[in-house]
Amino acid sequence: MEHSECGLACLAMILGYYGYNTTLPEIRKRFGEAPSGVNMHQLQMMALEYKLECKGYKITTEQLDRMKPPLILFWDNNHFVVMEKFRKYKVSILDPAKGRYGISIKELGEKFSGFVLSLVPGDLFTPKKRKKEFFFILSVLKGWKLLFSIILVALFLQAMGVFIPQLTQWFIDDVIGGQRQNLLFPFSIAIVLLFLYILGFHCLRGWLIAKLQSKIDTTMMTQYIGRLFMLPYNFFENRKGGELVFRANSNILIRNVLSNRVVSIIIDCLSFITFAALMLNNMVNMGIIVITIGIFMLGFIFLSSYISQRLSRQEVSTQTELYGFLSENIQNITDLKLLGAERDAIAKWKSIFEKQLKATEKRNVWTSILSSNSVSIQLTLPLFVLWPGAYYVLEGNATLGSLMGFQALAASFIVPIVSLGQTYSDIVNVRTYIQRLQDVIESPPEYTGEKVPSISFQGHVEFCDVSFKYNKYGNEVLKNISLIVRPGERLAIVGTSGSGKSTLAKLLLGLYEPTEGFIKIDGTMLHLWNKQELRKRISSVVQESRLFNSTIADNIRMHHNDITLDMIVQATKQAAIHDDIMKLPLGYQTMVSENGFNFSGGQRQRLLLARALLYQPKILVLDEATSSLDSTSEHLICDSLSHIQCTQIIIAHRLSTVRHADRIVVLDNGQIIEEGSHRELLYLKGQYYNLYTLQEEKHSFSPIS
Ligand SMILES: Nc1ncnc2c1ncn2[C@@H]1O[C@H](COP(=O)(O)OP(=O)(O)OP(=O)(O)O)[C@@H](O)[C@H]1O
Repeated sequence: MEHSECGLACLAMILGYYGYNTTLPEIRKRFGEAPSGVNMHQLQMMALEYKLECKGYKITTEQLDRMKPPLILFWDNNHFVVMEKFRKYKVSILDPAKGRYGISIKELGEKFSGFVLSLVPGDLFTPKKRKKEFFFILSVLKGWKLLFSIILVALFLQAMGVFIPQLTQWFIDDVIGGQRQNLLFPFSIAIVLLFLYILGFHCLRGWLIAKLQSKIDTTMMTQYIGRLFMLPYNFFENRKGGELVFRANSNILIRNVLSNRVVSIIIDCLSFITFAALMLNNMVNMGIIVITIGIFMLGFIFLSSYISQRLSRQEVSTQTELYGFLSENIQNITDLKLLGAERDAIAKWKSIFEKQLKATEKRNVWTSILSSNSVSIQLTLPLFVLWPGAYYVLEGNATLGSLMGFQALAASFIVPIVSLGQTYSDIVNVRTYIQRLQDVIESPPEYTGEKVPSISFQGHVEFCDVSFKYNKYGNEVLKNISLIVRPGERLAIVGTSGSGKSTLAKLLLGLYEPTEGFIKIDGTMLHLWNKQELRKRISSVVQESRLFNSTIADNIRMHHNDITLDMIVQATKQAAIHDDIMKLPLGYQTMVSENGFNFSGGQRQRLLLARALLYQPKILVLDEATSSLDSTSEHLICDSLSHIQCTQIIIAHRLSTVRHADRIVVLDNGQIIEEGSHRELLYLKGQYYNLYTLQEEKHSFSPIS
């Protein structure tokens, strides 16, 4: 769950409460991503689509107890939570960021921001069952043969658990009781053989589990990474990179639990039944007592899992927050330093870290209470059995050997119960991690059509009455854009900040789909093209383009190993960066640091431009790609671009970059308001003229060339 998605998460919780189980990916798919969050009105509109009846109120904290929960509350003026219960002194809150917790009425008064949304099922509301984590577990546990072998080996080991009590009984009653000293030596040999048997099977089990873990890892990570990179662009806009890496790392925890625990569930259930039957067979009444204690223990563990899950969710949520904070701040270290905010960042990190430590400590204390409880019962139960058992022996209803045998059986019977409890609590803990992987794995991949550009690909672009909103209930960022760019034409797009230029470019690049209207490339609807193949013919440098921590050559070839150095050099010459590279001691093998921090802003832009020119594209989209260049470099690049035969769409604030374009389009508030050549637009004396004269005053260059 992202910071901006608390409203959607609350909606999902309310829907779940009324039996309509859904996930955030499903809600996002239906309504679009909401990077800036949603407001109450938008939440209301969404809820209506699920046939919930909604009413919004502005009320005081005291009035809240007259309303029927669950309710969505506006929280701290920046967040949404669900109020689950309102009791006399305590209120139960479901917070998408922190999980479930209770607060006092006074705290509620401090946090509640006065607006509440009541959502109840309408007549047409229909519940929906949810695909559980269980299916995910099944999908990653693909090594059935391996799993079966592990279970078999575990059964062989378990057999010893049955055999040892029988051996103990026989030894006490027949060897010691029968004074048969001659059996002592064969008995010691049997113990050595038993030791080798257990050792051998344990090693085999360890080896098989390691193999199963690798298999689970491969399946899970292939699913996760395979889907992650195929997700649409807007998925990443809404998430922190560090958080996605943290999710990927949780595979270690998940595979450990799955590989060890899933196998032990089967063994433990079998052991539970076997030992229960053996105990009842040996001493019925005593057996009933021990089985009842065992069932109570299990019940306690299952009931307490509710607390375990809440604590685990809180821990994961704080861990994720910490990861996200760290990775974001390291990435933005320049701004942090320039703003002198290092100490504040450390203080913020410390407060999140302390929150995480507290959450981890709480979960650890709870886990240790549970395990102490199990261990104490496990240790004292055999002694407890001696007490009623002594009556049986003293009254002559049982032999000492059978009591000792029963005691060993009781001790063995408790082991699978403790293990089942541990398995349950591990699976409950790991569910939180699984849900975060599912968020990625279940998100629909970026849609791509079939059509592959042929050699005759021209680069003809057509926007047909295109409108676009970032989310269903947001404002239109582009309105009824109709525009044709002919093959080989150089079209410039200018306009004030926020007028929609970058959005227009991203629509053309297929990063977003138009909300209305359509885009055609070479006469074919954009969505019918195979996106990966099409992007080999459309190159771009957008504002988000970055360099990687790799050599210059690798940064330009970007994982395409078939690209030769000659091809790279040709592109760098066109981008006017070849000479700069040749001045470096390691030339094309020079390492570029993350985000290209060891190069100047202008050099970075030229390297990115070289990357875009490498494939000799048929369409080139440049969004502020030359904004950091000095006028000499800019002139060189403009000259170079004018010799490249392809459709060019150039977005720039600096009008000197675009004045030689074949046509200039002026965008304002998402609409095309002016269109023509530089000269035509100046004579028009409209917005372009205003922008141009403003820049002219700044740089004092002549308005008409
Ligand atoms: N990912 C996004 N989610 C929601 N709204 C967005 C998103 N990206 C941009 N917007 C909004 O869309 C509008 C147009 O933004 P866009 O980046 O296309 O403008 P622009 O003309 O390229 O601006 P600039 O010249 O400053 O780069 C702005 O109001 C902006 O706030």
